Amino acid sequence: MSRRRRISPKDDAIFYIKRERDKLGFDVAYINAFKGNLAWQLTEFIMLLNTKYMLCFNYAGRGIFATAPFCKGDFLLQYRGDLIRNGGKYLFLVICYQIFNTIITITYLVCSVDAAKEDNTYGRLVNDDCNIRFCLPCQNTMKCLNVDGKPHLCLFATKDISPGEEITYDYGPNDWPWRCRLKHN
Ligand SMILES: C[S@@+](CC[C@H](N)C(=O)[O-])C[C@H]1O[C@@H](n2cnc3c(N)ncnc32)[C@H](O)[C@@H]1O
Repeated sequence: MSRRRRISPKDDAIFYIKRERDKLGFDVAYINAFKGNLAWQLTEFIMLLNTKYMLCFNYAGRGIFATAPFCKGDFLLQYRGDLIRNGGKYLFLVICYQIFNTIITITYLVCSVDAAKEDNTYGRLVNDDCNIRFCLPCQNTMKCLNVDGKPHLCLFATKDISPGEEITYDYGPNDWPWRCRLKHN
């Protein structure tokens, strides 16, 4: 039986957080230009100017795919990056749930994880789940784990995943430009 079967998904996540590496069972692949072409970035740029975000021209239409089976509840990947307080792209606002333990946790309460750097980690390349547009259940869920007083964003499976499936999660309720395009097609 594999190691991930013997320990809880949370402990599995902590194992990889502490070793600062991705677990096996994933691969990156180019999908299509829609998931990151220049024209699309320009559309985003106009939108993001309004929201005072910075633009990064480093999208390449990639996505993350399972190369092994995963079970509902399994820890999948960490959205790794720098903890910052100002806006940026490839950025995930941390809502830290475990706020009651330590002062250190509270100082991290309102911050973001900035994954702008191309660092060969997979969590930062996971695309938005468009299923919500079609009222289908979302594939995975991002949770904040507090490890050694710091927040860590970890993706957990909300259903069984087969090899070959794209790993996605719901980016949140914003009207992301690619969702508008799907809605109007
Ligand atoms: C965190 S990156 C995901 C990885 C990105 N696809 C890449 O190749 O670098 C987020 C960006 O990917 C694109 N993206 C994410 N989900 C998408 C989707 N469902 N449809 C189209 N583009 C998507 C958008 O350009 C978004 O700003």
